[in-house]
Amino acid sequence: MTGRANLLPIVALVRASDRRALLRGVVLSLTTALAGIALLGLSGWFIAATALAGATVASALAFDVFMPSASIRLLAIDRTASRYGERLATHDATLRVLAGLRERLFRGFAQPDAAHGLAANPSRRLFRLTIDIDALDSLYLRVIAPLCAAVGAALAVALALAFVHPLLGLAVGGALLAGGLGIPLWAAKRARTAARRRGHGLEILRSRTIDLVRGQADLAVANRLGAQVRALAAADTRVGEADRALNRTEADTGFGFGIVSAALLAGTLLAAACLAEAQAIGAPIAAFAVLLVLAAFEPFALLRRGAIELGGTLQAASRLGPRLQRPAHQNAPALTREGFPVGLDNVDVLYPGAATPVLSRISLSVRAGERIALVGPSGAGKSTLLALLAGELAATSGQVRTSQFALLTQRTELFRDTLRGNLAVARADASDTEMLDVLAAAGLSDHVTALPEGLCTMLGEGGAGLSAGQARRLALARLLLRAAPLWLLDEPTEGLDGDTARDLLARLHQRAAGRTLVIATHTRREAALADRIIVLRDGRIGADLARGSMAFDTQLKALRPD
Ligand SMILES: Nc1ncnc2c1ncn2[C@@H]1O[C@H](COP(=O)(O)OP(=O)(O)OP(=O)(O)O)[C@@H](O)[C@H]1O
Repeated sequence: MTGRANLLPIVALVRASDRRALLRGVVLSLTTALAGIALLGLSGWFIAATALAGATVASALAFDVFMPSASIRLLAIDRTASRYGERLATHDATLRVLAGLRERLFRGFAQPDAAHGLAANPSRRLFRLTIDIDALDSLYLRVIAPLCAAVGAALAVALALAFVHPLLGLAVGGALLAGGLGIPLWAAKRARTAARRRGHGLEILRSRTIDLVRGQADLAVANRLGAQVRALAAADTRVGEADRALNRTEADTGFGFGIVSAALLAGTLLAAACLAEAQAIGAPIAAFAVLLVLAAFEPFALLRRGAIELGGTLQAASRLGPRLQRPAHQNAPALTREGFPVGLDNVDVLYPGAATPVLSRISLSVRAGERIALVGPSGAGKSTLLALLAGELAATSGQVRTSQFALLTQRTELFRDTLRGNLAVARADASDTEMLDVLAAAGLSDHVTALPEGLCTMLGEGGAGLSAGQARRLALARLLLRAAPLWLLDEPTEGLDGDTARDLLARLHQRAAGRTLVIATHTRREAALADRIIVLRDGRIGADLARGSMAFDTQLKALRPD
């Protein structure tokens, strides 16, 4: 899809948002431009007419000073008021469009495939998203609104001058549109590559900065700190070069506007002089025409920034446009069969870009209340299977059915928020009593009650301020807070010391009564909770072993001891 075609969904989004607000912004921009032009034209006429009227006492007495001077005052007030209103209206409309865009995009990222893509490369993708959304604010504010105002004002000036002389109106209108649109088009073309380079460079600069800050200890130990700083400086240089190229284009554009404006003024001056000499018009009208043209070119100059940024705007559109065209719900879950909260029928999963499926021909039914341990070597597809059941990943073929579930992943996300805020992620309306109850069940209440601020204690980014064991207990408390009949657990006690792990598992076991469990695990202590062990090998079900069988015990013994 081309940049321009990608712009269509963005333009559709702009049009679909509050149209009246958008129109109000355009009308106010046009009013500001027309008031400024009329103010200058009328002032020129007034000064010339007053000078001529002052030539004799009779004409001075007959000359009406009040009306034109009152009109000039009125136009000045109107211009100030409409400029103020225009700023409010256009920015308000832009913020509304961007809010709608953000919402659509974030909803899009909640789709399984998109969420996985984001998780695989979060900082780069999020920076790209921020840069792209920022780039799109230019579309209405610096392209659409000023373009409508400038073209509308040019047509109005051409019409006004056509009353002076039709040829003058036609020539000025043509020259205004050709020069006023030609220069921004030239600028947009020339700035396109640099604008794209700048966006790309910023993205790299920011993600390298994050890598440097996050990984400085490892980089220092590996003696790579200097290399990372140099890589960062190189990215900064590239952004600086792109900035310089854009500034040069902006300066050249300003120069171009100056030249065309001066030429237009000279041409109009000449035409007005000829018409005055032929006595087709008087000096006040000649002054009116010249100053009108001088002011009429100004609104086009406001397109300068929009034109320079157009490359970045089109690039943003080409990346965000296709996302906006996707249907909102691609993977609506299929209904589960009565008494079977999990059902997989002949399911295949292929990661984008992978040659072979990570899961193939998986069929599995789990009865309500049953506890399943998914085991198998690293890379066999256990986490992928859980992600599939959780709807985080779409099946390439086959059918997946899961009832309402709660998921405990290998690395539960904890947020820079209070303990209460972190628990409320599971259930927003949970009371403090319910939260303290699940914290007690997860073995964290002693720690929380010892904290001076209790549930109001702030955690740092990623749950900083808690030990690994405490963070895991908080994740378990969050799981317990959700009244889901199915629990999907991915190595729930991985990385914990034996005592903490056993304590956590005992608590989990106690609270899991009546629930269905699917646990991906490598350890004997976790698999010992299960009624059935499913062995995954190379993305296929290698064995399905029921408790009580010899094979079950053998498999359990083969797992990693505590
Ligand atoms: N987002 C992804 N994109 C591409 N390939 C992936 C992605 N996630 C996992 N894989 C690949 O899929 C295969 C299965 O990975 P998965 O994490 O499901 O294995 P696992 O059995 O849970 O491993 P472990 O026991 O180490 O957690 C691996 O070969 C892995 O490289």
